[in-house]
Amino acid sequence: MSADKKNNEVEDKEMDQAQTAANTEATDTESGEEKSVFNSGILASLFDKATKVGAKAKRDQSAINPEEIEKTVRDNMSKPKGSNAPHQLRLAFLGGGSFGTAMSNLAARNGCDSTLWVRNKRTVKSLQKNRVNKKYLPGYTLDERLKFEHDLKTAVQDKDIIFVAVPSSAFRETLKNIRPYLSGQSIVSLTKGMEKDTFSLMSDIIEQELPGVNFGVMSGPNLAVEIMQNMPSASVIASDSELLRHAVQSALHSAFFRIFASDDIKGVELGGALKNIYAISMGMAASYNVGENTKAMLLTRALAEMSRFGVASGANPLTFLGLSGVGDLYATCSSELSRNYRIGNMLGKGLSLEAAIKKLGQTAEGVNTIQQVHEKAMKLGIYMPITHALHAVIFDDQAALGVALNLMESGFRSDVEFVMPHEYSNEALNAQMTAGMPDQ
Ligand SMILES: NC(=O)C1=CN([C@@H]2O[C@H](COP(=O)(O)OP(=O)(O)OC[C@H]3O[C@@H](n4cnc5c(N)ncnc54)[C@H](OP(=O)(O)O)[C@@H]3O)[C@@H](O)[C@H]2O)C=CC1
Ligand SMILES: O=C(CO)COP(=O)(O)O
Repeated sequence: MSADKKNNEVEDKEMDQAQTAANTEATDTESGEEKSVFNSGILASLFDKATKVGAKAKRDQSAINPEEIEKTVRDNMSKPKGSNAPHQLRLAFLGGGSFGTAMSNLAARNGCDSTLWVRNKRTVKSLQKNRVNKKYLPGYTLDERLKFEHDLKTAVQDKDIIFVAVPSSAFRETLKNIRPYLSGQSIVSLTKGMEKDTFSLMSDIIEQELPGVNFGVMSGPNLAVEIMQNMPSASVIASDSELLRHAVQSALHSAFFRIFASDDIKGVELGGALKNIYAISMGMAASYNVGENTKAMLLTRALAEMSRFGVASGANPLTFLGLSGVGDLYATCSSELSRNYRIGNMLGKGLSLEAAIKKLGQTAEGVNTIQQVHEKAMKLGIYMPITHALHAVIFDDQAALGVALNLMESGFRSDVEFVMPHEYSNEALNAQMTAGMPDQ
């Protein structure tokens, strides 16, 4: 027997076994033997089956039907879960924008007791009536189990975890407002930014406003619209509390969403905040129709800046190789779904910053983050040429092309400075850079 034929037979046998296993598990659930989505492996089997069918489909093109598989998975998720389901977890999501809505919907679909708090009473009424967030996620029907609330006390009291998904400019105020109603709830920040003028990250604000409260931050490549479209995605929960990390994983983990864990809170948070700067620069670069080499250079040098800044802030540079670093940088730097990318693109096409922000009509954290990081990097002597260049274009009215060409002339550098350190200190380079002098 030829090696190819033998391989095909083994493959076919494995497929049949996988199919039988999947069928058996599906039957178990249908017959009322309750199993949670996490423990039963039904979804895993379905995906496994899909993959195996996909392999076979190379020989039988008609075998795979992605829509059918997605429907089966979705139907499974909508079934009431058994006693192992995370529906015991009571969750509040603060902020009715696209991300708070997408995450609260995911949790509701997962069987959690999920409540979305929205500040505008009329919006809450509209959400209750239409089950669509018309302003931020038009066209997506929200799960019937998701609750909407306008009263902050009702939203947060008696909950296990409060997820905060308001813009960074409203984060401190929101924590102050919930403080009277806290009695043991954990807090998880979904916000990706820095507070204007104080340079506080959201974890800093939580520690300042709610000392002693158990908390975490969640960040990753999570374009809200793609999550609503059931596109497989992943994120990172970072916390010192193993219990909280696990609770967030159980609450949000699903067939389409995986949550990985980290204990590097600053690193995960900085990944989410800093990548917004480079999404703006990539959007701008795209408006000049730059090539793939240029995009790749921009992305990797952005990563170098991010990890340099991270180390100076007490983060582990390796964290930037994970989902909240490279992952989110890639997603936001390559998609028009990113609001920061869109702002950069509009600026590159000649719109003023005010006009671009107005046209966007949603949160683009990167605009404030550029200012914060530019200032902080200058003060601390952290070499961040892309950030300084972008600041010069957006806030000092310098011509983008000239600034970009200057960047190309900024001397001989080593690639990964954690592998081969630079000859010159970053502090010295930064001083030269900000004084407008070439560093060679
Ligand atoms: N969208 C995404 O794909 C992702 C976003 N994030 C992060 O999540 C955070 C929120 O972003 P996102 O949901 O996209 O923002 P949006 O721009 O979609 O919505 C902002 C929401 O916050 C509300 N809001 C604004 N100010 C306040 C306030 N003072 N008190 C209470 N609510 C307020 C707005 O209410 P109103 O409509 O009444 O103004 C609106 O509901 C940002 O930091 C963002 O970086 C993180 C991951 C993905
Ligand atoms: O953080 C995001 C995706 O991970 C969303 O990016 P924008 O805020 O640029 O839309």
